[in-house]
Amino acid sequence: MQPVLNVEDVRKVEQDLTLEGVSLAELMRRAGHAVAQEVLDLGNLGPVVVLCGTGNNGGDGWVAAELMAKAGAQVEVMTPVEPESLKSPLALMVAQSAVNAGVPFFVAPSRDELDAHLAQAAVVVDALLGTGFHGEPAAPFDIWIDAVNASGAHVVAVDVPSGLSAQTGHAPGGAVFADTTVTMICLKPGLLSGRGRDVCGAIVLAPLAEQAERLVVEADPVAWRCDTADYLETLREPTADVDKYSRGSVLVVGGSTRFPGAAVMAAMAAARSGAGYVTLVVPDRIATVCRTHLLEIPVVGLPTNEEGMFSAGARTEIVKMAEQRSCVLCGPGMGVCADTVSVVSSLLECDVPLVLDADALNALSRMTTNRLDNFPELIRREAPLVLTPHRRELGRLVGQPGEPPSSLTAALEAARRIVWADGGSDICVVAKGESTGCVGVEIALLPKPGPACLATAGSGDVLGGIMAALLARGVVENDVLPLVCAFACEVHGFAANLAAEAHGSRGVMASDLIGNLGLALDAMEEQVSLAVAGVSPEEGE
Ligand SMILES: NC(=O)C1=CN([C@@H]2O[C@H](COP(=O)(O)OP(=O)(O)OC[C@H]3O[C@@H](n4cnc5c(N)ncnc54)[C@H](O)[C@@H]3O)[C@@H](O)[C@H]2O)[C@@H](O)CC1
Ligand SMILES: Nc1ncnc2c1ncn2[C@@H]1O[C@H](COP(=O)(O)OP(=O)(O)O)[C@@H](O)[C@H]1O
Ligand SMILES: [K+]
Repeated sequence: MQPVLNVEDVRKVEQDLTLEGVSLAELMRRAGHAVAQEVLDLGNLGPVVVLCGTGNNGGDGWVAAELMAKAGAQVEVMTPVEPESLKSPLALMVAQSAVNAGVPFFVAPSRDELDAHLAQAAVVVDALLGTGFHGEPAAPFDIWIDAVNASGAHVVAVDVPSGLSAQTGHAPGGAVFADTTVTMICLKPGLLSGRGRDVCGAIVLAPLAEQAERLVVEADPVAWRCDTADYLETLREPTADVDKYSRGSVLVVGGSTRFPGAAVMAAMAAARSGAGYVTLVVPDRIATVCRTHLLEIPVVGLPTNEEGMFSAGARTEIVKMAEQRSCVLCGPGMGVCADTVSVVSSLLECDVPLVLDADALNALSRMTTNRLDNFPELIRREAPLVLTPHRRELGRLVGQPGEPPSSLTAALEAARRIVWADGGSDICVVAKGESTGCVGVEIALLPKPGPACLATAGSGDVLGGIMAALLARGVVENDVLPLVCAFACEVHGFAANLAAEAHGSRGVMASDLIGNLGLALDAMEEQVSLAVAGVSPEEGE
């Protein structure tokens, strides 16, 4: 697992490092060295153009330029201001050192001049804006960013691609598209979320100091990015000594006359994810249509109200069935009305692992007038509880109905409000989005995000089914619950990649994921075993 720190905490680590005897100047030297090494490792270089901004990110660039020049590379620096007028004392010092060492530089080039230099470049080092960047890139950096992206050169970004917020992952004015980002000290959330997923390229971590790892952990990471090997704990010993019930029985509660398909897909996804016995319970008015789609899965129809959702009469029977299952998933396509709200509140009182998705979450919002974090007793229970809100659902749960969390870290914070209000229970909030955080009481995990084709109606229903099947396999302790949820997200993403191979990167529909879930599970398990054994997936082929 790799710790991810908020940018303000990275600054704190930087200060802590100075207290432990590693000066800022030394950190900058090492940062520049890491970047230079990355470029030199590309081998057989043509000209390298280093674009330096006016802050310490630019300072890293000047250091790298001097080191590369000393190693024999043909290097030149582009700077918006004369090196001697840099305001950051550190950047000033390293820029002067590079100039004294004879590194050629060009001040305030026009777009045409810049384009001409970049056209000759084999590699561009982007040291314009780092963690000190906020807002939109102002002139001339907006123009320089365009020029880099138009150049076709191989781009190595220093710490963060310029224009991208290392904190939020937003890049409202455009950002450099890097092939590689050499990031200092630790991962930052903006690199892993929002536009960061598109523009960072391969992320190379430069810890800069041997104390960094300890200090980063002490600085209380906002989340941890999962490595494949971490999922070892979620794997089950393969055994033939099973029956359909011991493989896990799942009850899916959902559907309405408006949305029968969501519940059908969730049930199929649970079955394809290894649950031995799945039952679907829906309002009786849609039971027949559900049965025509489900050969293996029994469909139980319960009384329907005038709105085409479960009526009050369904509640007792649902609870009776729930108590006999190893996991219950409630919400897909269910609709929200007084009757379905009462179904959700009764299921919360059942002593069975429970996944609440979609309209079950909207029911929770309704029960708590959008402030679930003020009603922790509602979700305090013995058995595990997983909530799988997308950002809008999450906003509705924590008092921001019209204003969903706008970044990964905002989503993690919202999820934490729920989890921490609850306190000690087995709870995990899976805050879904283009990057997803699985937030438990002790830890927030970031599974590797799936492809963008997951952004399609119904893909959340499929994820709900996977979650339920994995929880149904048996006891999941509090401390591994977020890991199991993260594993479910990666299986979901893996299945989406397989579906994209068959249907194209834009053609995937949620139902296409389902048939790939079994293969995705097998492949993920194999990758975990290989990673634990220290074999890369390519070597394993
Ligand atoms: N975190 C660390 O431990 C280390 C950080 N270092 C480097 O220092 C960087 C941070 O340095 P700084 O805090 O000086 O910040 P930056 O160099 O990232 O940016 C600050 C400069 O950019 C300008 N700026 C900010 N927003 C702008 C916008 N929208 N348009 C145009 N200009 C804008 C500011 O006026 C200032 O001149 C890191 O990204 C990293 O590259 C390394 O030198 C060494 C270690
Ligand atoms: N751009 C994206 N890249 C990767 N995964 C995404 C992206 N957008 C959404 N997802 C994932 O797709 C799923 C969508 O779930 P959800 O919004 O609940 O869909 P629905 O309600 O239509 O079923 C989530 O698992 C989410 O993390
Ligand atoms: K940069």
